[in-house]
Amino acid sequence: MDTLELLTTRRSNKSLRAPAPDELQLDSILQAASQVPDHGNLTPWRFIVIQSEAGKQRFQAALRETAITLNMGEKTLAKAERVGNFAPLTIAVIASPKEGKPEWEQHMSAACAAYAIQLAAQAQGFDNVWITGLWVNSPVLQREFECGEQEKIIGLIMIGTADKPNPAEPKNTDVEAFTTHW
Ligand SMILES: Cc1cc2nc3c(=O)[nH]c(=O)nc-3n(C[C@H](O)[C@H](O)[C@H](O)COP(=O)(O)O)c2cc1C
Repeated sequence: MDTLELLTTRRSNKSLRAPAPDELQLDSILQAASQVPDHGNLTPWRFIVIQSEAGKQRFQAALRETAITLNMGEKTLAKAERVGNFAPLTIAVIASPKEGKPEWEQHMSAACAAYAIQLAAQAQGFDNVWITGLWVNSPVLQREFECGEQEKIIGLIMIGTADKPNPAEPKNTDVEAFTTHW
């Protein structure tokens, strides 16, 4: 798939299974994530790659603990189980602002990194979805990811092989609806 086709047809998919990207493919994904625009070269992001059995269990336990300790009820507990089993690979993207440039700019760089992860996964044939939900504000996940005060979990990028072909069509958005030409 050429680059423009990737950019103009990308869609998310929540129906994911193994296999996940292998080590080489994962390395390309993380390389792509680290090439995004970054004012001042501050590297204002960190990634937690969750792919080992132990890692997935730890992730699932943190989601479960979030639902239980915050008293979120049975429905959220069931959701925690689903999210924990969602994909064979999860990359948590943490915005990690440094001194030197406005925080909002650094958050946007981190968001670009998250999107680059999606694109690089898709380019290698892996479907994916960016989720946040209530999980990104979970003190339990923040503790497990060792987030500092300035840091913010901005996304859980779930990656795998499409379980079902993605039914979503390209959007063919009417770009003129939000574009002004000068
Ligand atoms: C910052 C951010 C957070 C998101 N959080 C969620 C989420 O928690 N749950 C969800 O179902 N979709 C979430 N989405 C939306 C999906 O990732 C996806 O973009 C959406 O379902 C539309 O599909 P598309 O990417 O194929 O257009 C989020 C997107 C962004 C950019």
